[in-house]
Amino acid sequence: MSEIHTIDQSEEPDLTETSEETAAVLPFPLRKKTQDEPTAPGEVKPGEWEAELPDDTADEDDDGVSEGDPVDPPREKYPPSISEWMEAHDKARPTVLPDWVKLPDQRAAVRKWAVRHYSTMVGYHALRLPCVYTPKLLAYSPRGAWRWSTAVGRWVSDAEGLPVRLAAVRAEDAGEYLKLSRQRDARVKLRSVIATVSGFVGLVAALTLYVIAPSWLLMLSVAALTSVLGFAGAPADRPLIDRAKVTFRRRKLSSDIITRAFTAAGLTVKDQGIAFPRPIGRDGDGWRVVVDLPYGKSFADALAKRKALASGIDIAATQLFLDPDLSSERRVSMWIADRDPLAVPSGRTPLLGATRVDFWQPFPWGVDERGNPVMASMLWLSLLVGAVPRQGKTFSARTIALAAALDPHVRLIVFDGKASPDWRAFAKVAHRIGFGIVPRNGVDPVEQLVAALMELKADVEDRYHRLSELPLHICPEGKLTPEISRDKKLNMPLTLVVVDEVQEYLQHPVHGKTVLELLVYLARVAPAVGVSVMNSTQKPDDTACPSVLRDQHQARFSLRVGSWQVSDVVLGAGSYSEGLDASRLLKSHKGVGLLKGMSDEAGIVRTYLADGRDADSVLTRARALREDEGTLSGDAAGEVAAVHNGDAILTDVAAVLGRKEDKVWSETVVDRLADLNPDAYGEWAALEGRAKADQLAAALKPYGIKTDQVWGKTDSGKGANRRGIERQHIIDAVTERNKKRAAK
Ligand SMILES: Nc1ncnc2c1ncn2[C@@H]1O[C@H](COP(=O)(O)OP(=O)(O)OP(=O)(O)O)[C@@H](O)[C@H]1O
Repeated sequence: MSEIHTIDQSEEPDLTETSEETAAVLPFPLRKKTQDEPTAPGEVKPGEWEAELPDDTADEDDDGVSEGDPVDPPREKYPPSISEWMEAHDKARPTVLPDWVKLPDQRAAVRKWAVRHYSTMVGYHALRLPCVYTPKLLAYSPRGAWRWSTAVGRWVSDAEGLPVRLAAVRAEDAGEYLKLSRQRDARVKLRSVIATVSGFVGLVAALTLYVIAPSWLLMLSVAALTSVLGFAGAPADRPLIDRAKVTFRRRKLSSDIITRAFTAAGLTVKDQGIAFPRPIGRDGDGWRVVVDLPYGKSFADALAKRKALASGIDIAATQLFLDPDLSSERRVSMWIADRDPLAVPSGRTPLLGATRVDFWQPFPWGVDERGNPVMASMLWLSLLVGAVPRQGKTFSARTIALAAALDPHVRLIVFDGKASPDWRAFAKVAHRIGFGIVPRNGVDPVEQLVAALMELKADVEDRYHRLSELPLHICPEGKLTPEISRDKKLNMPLTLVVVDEVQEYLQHPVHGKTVLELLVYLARVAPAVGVSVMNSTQKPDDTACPSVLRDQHQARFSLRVGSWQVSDVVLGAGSYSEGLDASRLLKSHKGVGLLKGMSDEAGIVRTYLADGRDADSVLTRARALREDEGTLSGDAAGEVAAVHNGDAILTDVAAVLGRKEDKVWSETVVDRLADLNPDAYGEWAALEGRAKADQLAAALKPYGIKTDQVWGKTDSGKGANRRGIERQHIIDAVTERNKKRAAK
């Protein structure tokens, strides 16, 4: 990341007073005006110092340069110093060895490319040898034999001399004809002898081979002869051997191609061109090109024309990566991949082979577009993961949680708003775990989440107090350390809170607000004491996942989203102008996303894959590890969290109210309660209409909730006024109760 230094005007040195030592620290060489120099009105007075700027145009008049003179001074006016001269020659000197020979990563890339290229070629031809080339050779060999024997016949009979002899006949030149005939007879005689002897030798060799040679030699000879005849008989327009159609295209890039692309994209004009501050060279599985745009054009302009540039280079847009260069706004660094690197799966997670992980250290999460490993760290931060469905949001978040699971000293709290099978196996290790938002078997998972987050909030506050009270030799900087976090007596383990599909909880009609407040608090305050929050959502918009929560996440990971605006919502405003746009990812880019805020560099991560079976095997190992270390706790250890049964009715009524139902008839609520928990509410549902309402009113009275007349529609569609409850009353009562619990 770059630091932008702003200069405080008030801190500028007072140049009018100083005349000696300060010159050494100023950015420009200073020169004192001599007394005899003419001083124009308003100019610096004699004795003052002025900065001699490198841009000579400021001193045009002084230097005698008049209007209309060329802007660039002629070279001979400013002879280069020896150091300039040497620097220019240093730049111009070609290197003895090309870069790819000297740099280990480029050497490795070339080696990889060569292996891939030649193994593909060999495989291609090896497959075609028996099923394409051999039948073709066999088919063409009779024609080859015919062509060969006619060629021999023409040679023996000196057929090439025939046109000349015929010309002598037509010219009735008897002398010439006799000379040519004699020459032909001599040739034919000699060639006939050679042909007969060769034929005889050939026949004897063939018979000898047939009689005494081992069968492999015979076969080899027949194959060789057939191949030769097959080649001779092959039609000239149809080559016998196909060219290997290698699936990847590797173009040699040249400055002409790049200039063409920039011109076609309208980023420069034909005569202006672009500058190449560095030679085009290989970089991993692609090309690195650095260009300087014409003055006035910026990186943002190039970014906006990315597709046009890709078209100009004649590659897919997914192969083109543009990075800004901090040295100049008009400098653009391009990486042009040989093929779409994001469609290449990064492979299975190395966690499968890991016996344990130290969550204090970065752990492998994936690779970037060039195949370099990307390490993740959840220390001191919260992470937001966003994407459209089925892009790998859960899998990528789960790989992080798996790393946490393999550190037996990390406490895991896992809630999945969708109740999918993806997180079930975490029950083996998770301190608190819950699935979905619908109560089952008398347990409301949303209540569970609220309870877990409250427990955590209390823990976080407690950690702040205790860390500041710990003796200096244990806690020298007032911060959590690996030793403190692993000390079971201190009970401050690193904690990872995972809330997948967080929007389901945030939109809960009753608990949504409480969940939001708790998550905002934890995402903002908890990372500093070792409690990291990882929320993922497929709906990052303000309604489903308000910005007050999103903004608390220091790190963001966006897999494919629908538009650059949504990408900015996940990654943070301004990400698009930095070149980060997750809407450019394709459907085929599963598990691939843009990561921002986890380290100084933002970029692409192709996350490693851990499917359900892999996750299960890692978690089985993680549980065994925790059992050995004695760190299994909470739900995974079978410790039942404090259950608040006293106000079950409040929880249950909250659970049966729909998201958009402001007022619901008491009878309807009782029927729904009976569906939710027939044992507890079955008898209420059996009561007649008015009695049902009375029963509910009596049950809710201790919480200050009254039932009122509520307008609604019966099943037949008619309007009616009956007793009912307002959702807001229930929300207020639940919030009040939660506050009391938290205070306790
Ligand atoms: N790193 C990866 N490499 C290859 N394929 C992956 C990777 N991550 C996920 N996938 C594939 O993408 C599919 C969808 O992944 P996942 O369930 O994580 O998506 P999701 O965004 O959470 O979807 P939903 O929102 O429906 O839960 C997986 O079944 C898997 O086949």
